[in-house]
Amino acid sequence: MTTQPETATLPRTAMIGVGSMGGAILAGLRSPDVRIALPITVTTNSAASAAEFDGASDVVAYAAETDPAANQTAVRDAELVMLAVKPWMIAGVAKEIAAEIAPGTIVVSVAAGVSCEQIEAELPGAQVVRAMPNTPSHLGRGVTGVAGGTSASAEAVETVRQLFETVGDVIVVREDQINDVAAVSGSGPAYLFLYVEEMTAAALRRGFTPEQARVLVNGTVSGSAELLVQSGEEPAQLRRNVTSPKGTTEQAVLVLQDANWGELFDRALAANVRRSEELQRGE
Ligand SMILES: NC(=O)C1=CN([C@@H]2O[C@H](COP(=O)(O)OP(=O)(O)OC[C@H]3O[C@@H](n4cnc5c(N)ncnc54)[C@H](OP(=O)(O)O)[C@@H]3O)[C@@H](O)[C@H]2O)C=CC1
Ligand SMILES: O=C(O)[C@@H]1CCC=N1
Repeated sequence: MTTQPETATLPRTAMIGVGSMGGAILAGLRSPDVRIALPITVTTNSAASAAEFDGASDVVAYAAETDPAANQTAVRDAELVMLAVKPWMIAGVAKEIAAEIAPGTIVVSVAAGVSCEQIEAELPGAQVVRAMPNTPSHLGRGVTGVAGGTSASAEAVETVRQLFETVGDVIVVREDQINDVAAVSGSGPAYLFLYVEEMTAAALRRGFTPEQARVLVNGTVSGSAELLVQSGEEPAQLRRNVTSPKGTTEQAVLVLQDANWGELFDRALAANVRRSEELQRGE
């Protein structure tokens, strides 16, 4: 996590939706190290989800299912509004809050496949920015791509960059790159978890108990990720360090490389981007 400079107090923020992704960002924003105007107002659909914030001094939660004005109430007087509901709900929520959005308010959407232009059409006067984060944001270890729409000033993009820096690394990109950010890092944790699932299943088939397989596989993934970060070495070098000539790893790596991972990853990322494009067309 990046420590913010003394001057960077984040503006009064409202979050519409605090599920897997919004909840991860909120967890980061609630860290004691983060300087943000309080309270953070949030909305959920269910009263049960909102009740998880009962007693919190830094977050006020409203539930849309029991309070039809929840979203309007939450965004009132907010300088930054984050939309973190499902893509097909973004336009409806934007329409719902439009009357409460003062000119110049920064509206940041984390939704896949919803363009700034589509949101700007519902919220004239707002400064619309897209962000594509990922769930390790929960631990302050996220990666986020940020892109401003034509309505957003450089200062607005900078504010959003600072907000996401509180939960990990940020790159500022063009909006036409956001689908690719989603394909690489937004969805990226799922690919890694799929690897963990498959490797665990393979370890079980080789006779380990579930607990043994968990220790072996989870420890290997987390230890290797930390080694990648801390050593500063290229991944190819770290792989070579494990792969003794004429040794055992070499044989497994040959089998894996035979499956043509380059082509497989190209196809997977292309499918991801295609789905973002379908979402943008409302499909
Ligand atoms: N999950 C991920 O890894 C990533 C997701 N995204 C994007 O984030 C967005 C949210 O996805 P995700 O977090 O996975 O979805 P979730 O289903 O986990 O969360 C959705 C949230 O929206 C709330 N909600 C539903 N309806 C309303 C409403 N009418 N008013 C206010 N809040 C409502 C839900 O409340 P309740 O809990 O009561 O149902 C919940 O808090 C999507 O647009 C997705 O594209 C982007 C990058 C990564
Ligand atoms: O699967 C999805 O649509 C979202 C966007 C990126 C990660 N999760």
